[in-house]
Amino acid sequence: MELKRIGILTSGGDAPGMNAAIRAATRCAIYKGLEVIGIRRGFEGLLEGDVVPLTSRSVGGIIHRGGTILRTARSERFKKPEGQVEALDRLKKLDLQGLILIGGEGTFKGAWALYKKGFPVVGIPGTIDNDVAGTDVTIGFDTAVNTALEAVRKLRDTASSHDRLFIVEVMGRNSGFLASMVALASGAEYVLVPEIPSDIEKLCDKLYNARRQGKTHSLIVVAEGVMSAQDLALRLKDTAGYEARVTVLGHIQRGGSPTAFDTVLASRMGACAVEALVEGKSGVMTAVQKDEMATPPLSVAWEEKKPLSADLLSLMDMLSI
Ligand SMILES: Nc1ncnc2c1ncn2[C@@H]1O[C@H](COP(=O)(O)OP(=O)(O)OP(=O)(O)O)[C@@H](O)[C@H]1O
Ligand SMILES: O=P(O)(O)OC[C@H]1O[C@](O)(CO)[C@@H](O)[C@@H]1O
Ligand SMILES: [Mg+2]
Repeated sequence: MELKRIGILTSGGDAPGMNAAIRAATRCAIYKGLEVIGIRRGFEGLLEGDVVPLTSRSVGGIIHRGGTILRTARSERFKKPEGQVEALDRLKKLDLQGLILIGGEGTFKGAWALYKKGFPVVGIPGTIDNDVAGTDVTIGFDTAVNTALEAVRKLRDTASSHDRLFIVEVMGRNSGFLASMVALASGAEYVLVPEIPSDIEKLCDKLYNARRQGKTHSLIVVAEGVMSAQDLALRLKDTAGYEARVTVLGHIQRGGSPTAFDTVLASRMGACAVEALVEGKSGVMTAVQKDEMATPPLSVAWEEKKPLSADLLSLMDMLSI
């Protein structure tokens, strides 16, 4: 089937830099003589045929904007085999010969289902969680780290003025990339991540030793998937009588303009996705591996587990004495 018209959609949680990726993919496709259709609200919009033509001009003025102009959704309907057959039918009715999907590992599982049915797909990893194996980094992660860091630095100001203990809850249901990077960058005393069993006794010992060594304030970063900051505060109170102030950063971490890093990453990945489709590749994702672009199979995203950097965690531990 000759490649003439491609679709682009964004799915799962939004991530800063998705718009820059939409822009890059659209313009690269047009440069290569292809027509581009935007599909709104991820797989939900695909099922409904909710589409908009994308042109060089319509993707102007979005390179710096957070969120996604195509909007996004989590679709239960698409997870069912009947939904996937319906989606395939819709892609054919729309006269598309290729689809670029920007999202996390859930979105990639959905893309894989279409690929298995013979439809050409390429995934672009866009999620603040950075939990996609196969790529060193995902679009939106760097911006989310910087957004959370800015907030934690403000908390540090007031924590130090009042000699207080603060607990900051960051996003990450199943992954601690955001939590560990924010903890290292903010100089936190302790980080709790879903990948490592939590040891509240050890945490209390560390806080106790820090006080004995003259520290007057402390910061703990906890990923939401471990426990809520409020529950952690109760555990610390019960275990060692510590009083902590609690902050939940929440969805603020998903918003805002992409950093330069994310904007460049998204531009590279958008163009790479179109090139992959033009070269006849399918069932692959765009990736950065040691700063080189690569196109590993989508299935790497769930068949392999991306490890947290043990070096970064031990560095944080060493520097927080
Ligand atoms: N196993 C699956 N099979 C088919 N489709 C799936 C599967 N898992 C997820 N999807 C589809 O992908 C959508 C997005 O997945 P999910 O909500 O896990 O977000 P994500 O892409 O991982 O992004 P993020 O984690 O950043 O929010 C789901 O709502 C669903 O429609
Ligand atoms: O906005 P929702 O659908 O509640 O999803 C929240 C989840 O999405 C993420 O922000 C990833 O997009 C996770 O870190 C978080 O657990
Ligand atoms: Mg995900």
